[in-house]
Amino acid sequence: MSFLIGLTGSIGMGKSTTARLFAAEGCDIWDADAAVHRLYDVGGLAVESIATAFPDAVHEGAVSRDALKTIISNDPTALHRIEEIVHPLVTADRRAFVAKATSDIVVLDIPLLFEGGGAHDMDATVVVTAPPAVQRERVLARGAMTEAQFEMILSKQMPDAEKRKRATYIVLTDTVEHASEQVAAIVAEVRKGLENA
Ligand SMILES: CC(C)(COP(=O)(O)OP(=O)(O)OC[C@H]1O[C@@H](n2cnc3c(N)ncnc32)[C@H](O)[C@@H]1O)[C@@H](O)C(=O)NCCC(=O)NCCS
Ligand SMILES: Nc1ncnc2c1ncn2[C@@H]1O[C@H](COP(=O)(O)OP(=O)(O)OP(=O)(O)O)[C@@H](O)[C@H]1O
Repeated sequence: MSFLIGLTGSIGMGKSTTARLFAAEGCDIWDADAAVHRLYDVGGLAVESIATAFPDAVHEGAVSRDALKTIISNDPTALHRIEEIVHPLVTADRRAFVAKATSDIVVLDIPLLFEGGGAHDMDATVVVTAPPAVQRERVLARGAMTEAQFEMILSKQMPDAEKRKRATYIVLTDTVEHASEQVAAIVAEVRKGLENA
C-alpha cells in the first residue's frame, strides 16, 4: 500500500503545477479535476445522470462545462445537485487508481479534499497557497471564468487560512523553483519515514 498524500488548495493556487513537481520526484499522481473531465466526456459515466437532471447541459453526448457554468450562475442549487452526481463517481475512480498504483508515494490532487471529507483517507495533506491577489490574477488570466463565476466558486471553498491550519505540509507557490524545493523536501521527509517504519 502506497503512502497517500492529499494535495489541495483553493482555485488557482497551483495544485496542478505542484502535482507535476511530485511526479518529477517519482510519485504517481491522480487528479480529481481530470477524473471529472473523463466522466463528462462522450461515454463518460456522469453523462446520462447530468442529462437527466440538466438536459441543456449535454451537447453531442458530452457534458458542456460552459453550459454547466451558465446553469450554475442562474440556479443557486445547481452546483450541489451536480456534486451529488459527480462526487461518488470521482471517489470510485480514485479508489481504483490507488488500488493499482505502484509508487511508494501516491499524490491525490483534490480541490475539495477538506470540504468533501477525503482528508480522512490520506496519510498526509499538502496545501498549496499564494496571496489572494495572485490567486485572483491567475484565475482571471486563464479567461475560463468571469469574475462572478470565480467569486461563486471561491465562496463554496473552505478559506485558504483554514486549509493551511489543517495541512500537514504547506507549499508556497510563489515561484516554480521554490515550490520544487519544498516538494523535494516533503518527499525526502516522507521517504525517510517510510524507510524507518
Ligand atoms: C463548475 C465547473 C463546470 C467549472 O468548470 P471549469 O472547466 O471552468 O473549471 P475546472 O473544472 O477546471 O475547475 C476549476 C476549479 O474550480 C474549483 N471547483 C470546481 N468545482 C467545484 C465545486 N463543486 N466546489 C468548489 N470548487 C469547485 C476547483 O478549485 C477546481 O480546481 C466544473 O468544475 C464542475 O462541473 N464542477 C462540479 C464537479 C466538482 O465538484 N468538481 C470538483 C472536483 S471533484
Ligand atoms: N509555483 C508557482 N510559481 C509561479 N506560478 C505558479 C506556480 N504554481 C502555479 N502557478 C501558476 O498559477 C496558475 C494556476 O496554476 P494551476 O493550474 O497549477 O492551479 P490549480 O490550483 O490546479 O488551479 P485550479 O484550482 O483552477 O484547478 C498557472 O498559471 C500557473 O502557471
